[in-house]
Amino acid sequence: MFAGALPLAEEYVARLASGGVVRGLIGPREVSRLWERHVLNSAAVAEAVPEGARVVDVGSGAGLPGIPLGLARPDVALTLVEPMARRVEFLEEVVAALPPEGRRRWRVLRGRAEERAVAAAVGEIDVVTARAVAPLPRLVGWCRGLMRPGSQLVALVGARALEELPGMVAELEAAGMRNVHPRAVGAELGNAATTVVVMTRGAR
Ligand SMILES: C[S@@+](CC[C@H](N)C(=O)[O-])C[C@H]1O[C@@H](n2cnc3c(N)ncnc32)[C@H](O)[C@@H]1O
Repeated sequence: MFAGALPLAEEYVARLASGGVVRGLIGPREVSRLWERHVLNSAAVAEAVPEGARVVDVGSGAGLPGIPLGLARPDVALTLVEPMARRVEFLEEVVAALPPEGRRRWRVLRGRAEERAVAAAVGEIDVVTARAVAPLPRLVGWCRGLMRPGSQLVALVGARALEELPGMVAELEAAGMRNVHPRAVGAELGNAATTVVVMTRGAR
């Protein structure tokens, strides 16, 4: 999955298990399942992201799914958006520790997805990713201003949100989204395989 970036992914896991836990960004009980439940589960999103995409990861927290996605996909540019100062500090440290030659495709922005200043700083993007940030209708309301017609939202959601998806489609469409559908990703990742909800911003 990570090919040549595997050592960087391992370094990231080590950071999550040490500083991430000490700073309260990751629960201590998560340490034994960081790879499968967090890092591989996040990297599975890569399959739903087009070649060369400009991606903004909204509510990145400690960097999920944005960091694993960007490590697995050296062709994409990643902007990590997060409002909480200590999470932003952690994300900046992770990015600063990446090899200098690849660092230009990474950005960390402090702010909320729905803020105009954040949309202006993010610029034109192709894909929004988000994991465990908010229920889909709220997430779409926050992220719409970041998306142009044709931009996609790829959301990692829990089993319950997937069950509730059919009942939410009309609301998501009324909010300007099109082609709302679940997509299974990461079949080759065993237990880390997951389902994302994908949708495209319509013309208005
Ligand atoms: C439950 S955490 C999930 C973090 C990470 N995505 C993960 O899967 O581990 C939700 C994150 O969304 C951030 N958040 C909340 N409201 C937000 C908003 N309006 N815009 C961007 N991020 C937001 C929070 O600060 C928090 O870091």
